[in-house]
Amino acid sequence: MSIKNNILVFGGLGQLGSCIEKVSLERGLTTLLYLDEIQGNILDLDLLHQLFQQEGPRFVINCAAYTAVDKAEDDFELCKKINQDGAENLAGLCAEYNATLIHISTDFVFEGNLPKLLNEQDIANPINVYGKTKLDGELGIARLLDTHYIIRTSWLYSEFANNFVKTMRKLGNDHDELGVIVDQVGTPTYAIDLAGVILDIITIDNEKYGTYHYSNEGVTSWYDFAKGVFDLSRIEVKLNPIPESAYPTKAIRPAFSVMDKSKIKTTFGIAIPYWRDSLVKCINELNK
Ligand SMILES: NC(=O)C1=CN([C@@H]2O[C@H](COP(=O)(O)OP(=O)(O)OC[C@H]3O[C@@H](n4cnc5c(N)ncnc54)[C@H](OP(=O)(O)O)[C@@H]3O)[C@@H](O)[C@H]2O)C=CC1
Ligand SMILES: Cc1cn([C@H]2C[C@H](O)[C@@H](COP(=O)(O)OP(=O)(O)O[C@H]3O[C@@H](C)C(=O)[C@@H](O)[C@H]3O)O2)c(=O)[nH]c1=O
Repeated sequence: MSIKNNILVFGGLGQLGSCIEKVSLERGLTTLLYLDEIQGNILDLDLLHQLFQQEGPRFVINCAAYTAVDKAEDDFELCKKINQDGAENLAGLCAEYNATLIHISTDFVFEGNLPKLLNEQDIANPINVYGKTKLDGELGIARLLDTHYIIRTSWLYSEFANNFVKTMRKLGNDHDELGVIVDQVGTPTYAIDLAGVILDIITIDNEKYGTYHYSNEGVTSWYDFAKGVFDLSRIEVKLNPIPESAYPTKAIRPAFSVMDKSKIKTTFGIAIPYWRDSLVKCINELNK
């Protein structure tokens, strides 16, 4: 007889899934089941039915996503399948089996053309394929399931999987000079902090469903973020601030996507670390 897992984590081996596993272990939480793309393919409805029937989850955390922002521009169909259809599949299953869905979304649902803090009521208007499919996933969930939390976050990094911090440390070690964009502004988020908040929401379980913004505190540019990574990692590289026009990419990115976190702080009574304090923790982990 299998032990029932009351929390299913889809995309469980990705960056955020790995952070949830780390924080759960630290908190002594053991009833989570981490599913990879094969055991928990969110596009396979038969498999999902089997899983929900077998495990009877009380909560489902969806960390599964298509996250390659530039590649998505040439890969709309697959990106839409994973970010929209996959999210809708999980919402439908949660409705059928009375589970609560915690789904992760992104600051890239916003156009980000104004220097204004973005709150949950602001109109989303994505400017790239990734952001559009993530927004469509959110809308699908809201249509299919009342018992959902959608958490929009930004610029995730950690000691796990691929992310900007690890890319910068690698590039910094291989190059004498680098250019990083200074006119895209947002807030980095240590995925370990986000993992903690997801577990807090599950533990508090106050049924205040809906959409929430969560990132670390503060504001920075990709350039300043990279500068922080190099300083804290003691990597010597000549770092040049460049305009986005000097670093052409397939996908356009929001110029300003700093989110207002008042709602999540007051609803769940959480304190949010400043981005650079969390970066120090991550660099310490990476240096171990
Ligand atoms: N990374 C970031 O900077 C940000 C991420 N987010 C959101 O946070 C969430 C977590 O992101 P993060 O952990 O960084 O992303 P990762 O890319 O590290 O993890 C996503 C995981 O989803 C898996 N996956 C892909 N397709 C499927 C599928 N059909 N069924 C099941 N699993 C699948 C991937 O597997 P495989 O690798 O094998 O393909 C991967 O392990 C996502 O929703 C993302 O949109 C929001 C803001 C910023
Ligand atoms: C590698 C590199 C990137 N850049 C720029 C490009 C881009 O504008 C910015 C970040 O690049 P990345 O491709 O690492 O990050 P990107 O994949 O765009 O990050 C986004 O991912 C998705 C999943 C999200 O949801 C967003 O919140 C955000 O985190 O840095 C440079 O300027 N110089 C460089 O050498």
